[in-house]
Amino acid sequence: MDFAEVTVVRGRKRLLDGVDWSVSEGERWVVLGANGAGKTTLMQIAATRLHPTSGTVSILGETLGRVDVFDLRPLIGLSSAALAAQIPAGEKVLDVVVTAAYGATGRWREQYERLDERRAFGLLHDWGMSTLLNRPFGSLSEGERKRTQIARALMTDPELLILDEPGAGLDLAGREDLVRRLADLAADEAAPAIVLVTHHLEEIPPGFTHVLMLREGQAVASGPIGETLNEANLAATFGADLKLTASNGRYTAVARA
Ligand SMILES: Nc1ncnc2c1ncn2[C@@H]1O[C@H](COP(=O)(O)OP(=O)(O)OP(=O)(O)O)[C@@H](O)[C@H]1O
Repeated sequence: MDFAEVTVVRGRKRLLDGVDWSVSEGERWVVLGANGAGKTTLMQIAATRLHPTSGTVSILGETLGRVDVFDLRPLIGLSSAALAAQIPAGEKVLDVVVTAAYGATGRWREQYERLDERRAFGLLHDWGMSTLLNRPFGSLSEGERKRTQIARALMTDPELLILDEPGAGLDLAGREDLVRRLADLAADEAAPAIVLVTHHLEEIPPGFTHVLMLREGQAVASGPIGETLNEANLAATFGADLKLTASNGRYTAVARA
């Protein structure tokens, strides 16, 4: 995936401002930035849900604007709050995942095969949801919802997986469970390229390889996580003096006293 000079303008505001960014096969990216930095806007473009005002975007070898996005979308798994909000509360967990095979939220009209059902079951099992297959999505805890959404995003066996704030609203144990599962996914060579958006360094799973840091629509820094995630770039990204700690592939940042 290649972004060149990507800009999104709404009214007088530049939601994204000349962003250059490349994600290659096998890479696991974290996108960091304060509220309003443009992370979700960037993910909407990567997921072919939004077109930039200017700049060029190529995703999986196809240039946005010159390709039918409906051909691309099955190759891109997306989990986001906006997508979750479209899932009917009464929809059963298994169906939430199975229907991803059709790029549709809601299973009306769609006939699906046993094969799809088996794949959805396997994914839900992998994500710790096998005892909740028949539960309505609306009755799940936040952690269960997030895991269901990730299983759904993986259903089409995508080449790119975009997780927009998968840790939002999780309690401490739930977050740690998710981080562990995402670390396992990151370590899986067969897994797609992954892009994970977060505000919190504690949510970065071990094994993630790169970081993009955004501020006010601009890329402050991007590159391999070991050298790019440093205190100078954190200060520039969040506008705060933060002390960074890295240990065993996990990160924390707190205000310097
Ligand atoms: N249609 C729009 N018109 C004007 N401004 C918009 C529009 N959509 C988003 N914005 C603004 O663009 C900025 C970037 O939004 P975006 O959701 O991409 O940020 P974010 O980094 O994902 O933020 P958060 O961490 O709070 O989710 C925000 O200030 C938002 O209010």
